[in-house]
Amino acid sequence: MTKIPFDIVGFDLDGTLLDTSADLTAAVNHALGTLGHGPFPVETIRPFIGRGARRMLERALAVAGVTDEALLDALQPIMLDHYAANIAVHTRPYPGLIAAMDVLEARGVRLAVCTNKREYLARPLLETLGLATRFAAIVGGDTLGPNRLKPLPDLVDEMVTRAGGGRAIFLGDTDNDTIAARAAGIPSIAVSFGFVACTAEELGADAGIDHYDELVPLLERWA
Ligand SMILES: O=C(O)COP(=O)(O)O
Ligand SMILES: [Mg+2]
Repeated sequence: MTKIPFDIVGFDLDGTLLDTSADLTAAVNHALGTLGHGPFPVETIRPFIGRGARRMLERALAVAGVTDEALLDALQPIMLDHYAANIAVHTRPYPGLIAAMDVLEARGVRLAVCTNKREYLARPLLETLGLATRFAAIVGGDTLGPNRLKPLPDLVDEMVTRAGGGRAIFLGDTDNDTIAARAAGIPSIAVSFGFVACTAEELGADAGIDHYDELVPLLERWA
């Protein structure tokens, strides 16, 4: 059996492990609805996901023609409360993910999550889908306090440490993920099925996959 040359395979959450776009869009629309705006289709909100919930809401508000910091502050908890209460209505793992996780685990690779989604939301979401216990570490946007989000390397470093250290690689769907991985000194793989329409090359990733079936063979080939 070909060896997988990594101790840890880390995953971004939104747009990488799980398609969260419909439930996040519903939460944004709930918040905008209190102002009489929207609802927006998922296609409008999807590219705004990945730089934290606040940034997603800010960009949605901008589309609605609203640029008001105080309003953004007021709407954020309304959006997050709605999201917390409806966190896995439509959210599902991407095709092939569970099978790929099964193989990696069987080969002794530790799995981990590093997301800009707040940990207090990421953890129950992964628990609801029965996945939380499969990760050696789950770190999120509130794990290290404010202003430590990807693309800074801090959360990726924390994920590697909490997952027990060793040689790691990180999968993500945005340049946020590839920049953070590079800054943390580890290689990255871009998934093409996530929330931005960019190639792996455009995202600055070391490689790309179009489906989780490609992950294990890619890791086996890794130099
Ligand atoms: O921005 C978010 O809330 C989540 O983003 P991520 O899981 O893609 O890091
Ligand atoms: Mg993402």
